[in-house]
Amino acid sequence: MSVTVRVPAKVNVQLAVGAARPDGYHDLANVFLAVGLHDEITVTAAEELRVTCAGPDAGQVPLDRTNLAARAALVLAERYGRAPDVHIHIAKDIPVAGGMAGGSADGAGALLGCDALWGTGASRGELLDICAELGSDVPFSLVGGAALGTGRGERLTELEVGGSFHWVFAMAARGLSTPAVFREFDRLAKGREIPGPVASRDLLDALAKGDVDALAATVSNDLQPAALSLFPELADTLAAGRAAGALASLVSGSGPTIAFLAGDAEAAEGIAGALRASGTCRTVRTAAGPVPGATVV
Ligand SMILES: C[C@](O)(CO)[C@H](O)COP(=O)(O)OP(=O)(O)OC[C@H]1O[C@@H](n2ccc(N)nc2=O)[C@H](O)[C@@H]1O
Ligand SMILES: Nc1ncnc2c1ncn2[C@@H]1O[C@H](COP(=O)(O)OP(=O)(O)OP(=O)(O)O)[C@@H](O)[C@H]1O
Repeated sequence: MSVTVRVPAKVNVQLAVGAARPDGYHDLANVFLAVGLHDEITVTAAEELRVTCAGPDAGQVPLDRTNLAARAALVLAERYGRAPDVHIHIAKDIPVAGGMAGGSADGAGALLGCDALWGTGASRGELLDICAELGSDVPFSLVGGAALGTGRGERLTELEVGGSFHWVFAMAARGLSTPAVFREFDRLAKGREIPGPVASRDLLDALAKGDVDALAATVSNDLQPAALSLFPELADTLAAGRAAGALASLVSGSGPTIAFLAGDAEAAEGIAGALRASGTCRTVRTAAGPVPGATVV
């Protein structure tokens, strides 16, 4: 028997970052939006735990027990006192190390898939606790839609969204390590007072109304200067998207994927075409959001 789970990527429409905490994490006001780029995770009963991956970026995905999908199976099996003997196949469409929570999506998908395959009867709250243990972005991959993440980003408040937003994503030729970007944030912040992170009221209103111009005026990412400092060529991609008529442009999460907000689906295709022609990125994709979180298909 197999279970397949579809899990979306995310873009952070606001990422407000506080000072480094004693545990090394940073408090965040993290406004997540799930967008229509998906990984599909299929779990099948097997002789032993095994991970396979297919897709353009598959070569960069670890297939050992460090894979977040494998870790999800191991944590759930441990909790329910059973063997984690499952074959996890990841059909990967979310860019790897792109700041779009690809690994987190696989963790949430494998967790939901194994839970269904094994019939553990775990509550939604229990699954969310395991997600938070796996990584700060993993609970959102399970929940999807739009949500405000506080704490290190794992404590979620779901948000109402009054419409669909159209995005263009420009993927870079290499990845960025999330811890390295947070470290660069700390280095750039040295000697400065870092205020506590707060979600923007105007941005939450823009989401609730489905007002794309108001959203464009309020998106922000405190990690952007750090990502640009480690990857200066991203400035060319940002400029190319702006020149092509994007309403807003920002680094997605810890980068290096750049997210461009478009007025509608047609405008998104136009911006995507101009970005492809610009030669400033590896691949370009369009996607709309919000979309649902991890779903058994
Ligand atoms: C940049 C974002 O993607 C925005 O959504 C997330 O904050 C990162 O979430 P993630 O990849 O699930 O990150 P985790 O696996 O929890 O943490 C990886 C590393 O990122 C840094 N990290 C992450 C989250 C956070 N609130 N503060 C941090 O400083 C820490 O160095 C941590 O060791
Ligand atoms: N299932 C997985 N898919 C992709 N990468 C994984 C997976 N499990 C572990 N990894 C490791 O995690 C690293 C980060 O990959 P990922 O694609 O999750 O980055 P990301 O999208 O930038 O994450 P985030 O946006 O949550 O910070 C990879 O370089 C890889 O070594």
